[in-house]
Amino acid sequence: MKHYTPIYVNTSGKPVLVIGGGRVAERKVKGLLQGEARITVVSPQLTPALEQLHQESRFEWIARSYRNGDLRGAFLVYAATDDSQVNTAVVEEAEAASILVNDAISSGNSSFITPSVVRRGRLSIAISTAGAGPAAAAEIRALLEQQFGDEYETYLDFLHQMRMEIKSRALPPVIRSKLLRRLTEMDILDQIRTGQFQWWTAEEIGDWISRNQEEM
Ligand SMILES: C[C@@]1(CC(=O)O)c2cc3[nH]c(cc4nc(cc5[nH]c(cc(n2)[C@H]1CCC(=O)O)[C@@](C)(CC(=O)O)[C@@H]5CCC(=O)O)C(CC(=O)O)=C4CCC(=O)O)c(CCC(=O)O)c3CC(=O)O
Ligand SMILES: NC(=O)C1=CN([C@@H]2O[C@H](COP(=O)(O)OP(=O)(O)OC[C@H]3O[C@@H](n4cnc5c(N)ncnc54)[C@H](O)[C@@H]3O)[C@@H](O)[C@H]2O)C=CC1
Repeated sequence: MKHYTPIYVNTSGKPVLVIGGGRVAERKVKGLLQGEARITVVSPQLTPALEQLHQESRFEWIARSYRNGDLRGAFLVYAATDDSQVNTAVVEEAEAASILVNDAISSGNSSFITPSVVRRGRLSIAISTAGAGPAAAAEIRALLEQQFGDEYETYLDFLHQMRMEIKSRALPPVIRSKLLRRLTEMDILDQIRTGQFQWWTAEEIGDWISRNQEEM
């Protein structure tokens, strides 16, 4: 059985190339836009949704078929045409240049695969079946979306704010990690769910840190 190594790649501002402009390319582009990638699509045609996004200047479009050399300077590449020979040529060029590449037709050819993703602000849960059942990955995503609702967006923003505050203070590492752990033991999620949550003021955050520090 093949095992993949999951990683979250920082694509912000990075040049990412998508070859093909169909339904599959559209899904990859939408995911990449969330990752703030600098996207170029090479394809003679685009789906209506991609055309719309292109009109909004969300990506650059090279309106022709793929040519050898198109990958120059790319950080990541997606081969998403409906022609397996073209995708294979893209994979070969990518591998020669040591660029990570995704082949939408053949997972065996790809150096990485695209997971299904639940997004709640700073929280993202990625699901992969190692290519065995992409539709099952989507089904599991739908289940997780029910379990992890919008409250997680606020919750993660709160944790982020507290983490920044705690890290900005010159605390001994042991105390710092205990404080960070204690944060997740609080009933913040329930407060958000029941509409009782209120953002803490700088003073309240300071008080909480001092109080908990004393107890340690
Ligand atoms: C290996 C991988 C490579 C990659 O694309 O990265 C791959 C490959 C292939 N997909 C195929 C088919 C379908 N894929 C989907 C949907 C998704 N496919 C995605 C990922 C992946 N698909 C990677 C593995 C992910 C994993 O590990 O599980 C998702 C999760 C993410 C995304 O694409 O953004 C997204 C769901 C997003 C969501 O809704 O959450 C649907 C359903 C639909 O379209 O509605 C179908 C039709 C039903 C079916 O066939 O199952 C085929 C056969 C093509 C053919 O027979 O012609 C291949 C080729 C092959 O089997 O190798
Ligand atoms: N990985 C995945 O998630 C999935 C993969 N697939 C596979 O992916 C393939 C593509 O699926 P769709 O996007 O639905 O097909 P599609 O027919 O909607 O789109 C194909 C796109 O590729 C472009 N194209 C064709 N030749 C090209 C070339 N030489 N250079 C650049 N662009 C070129 C076309 O202009 C079109 O925009 C399917 O044939 C299927 O085997 C299908 C479903 C899901």
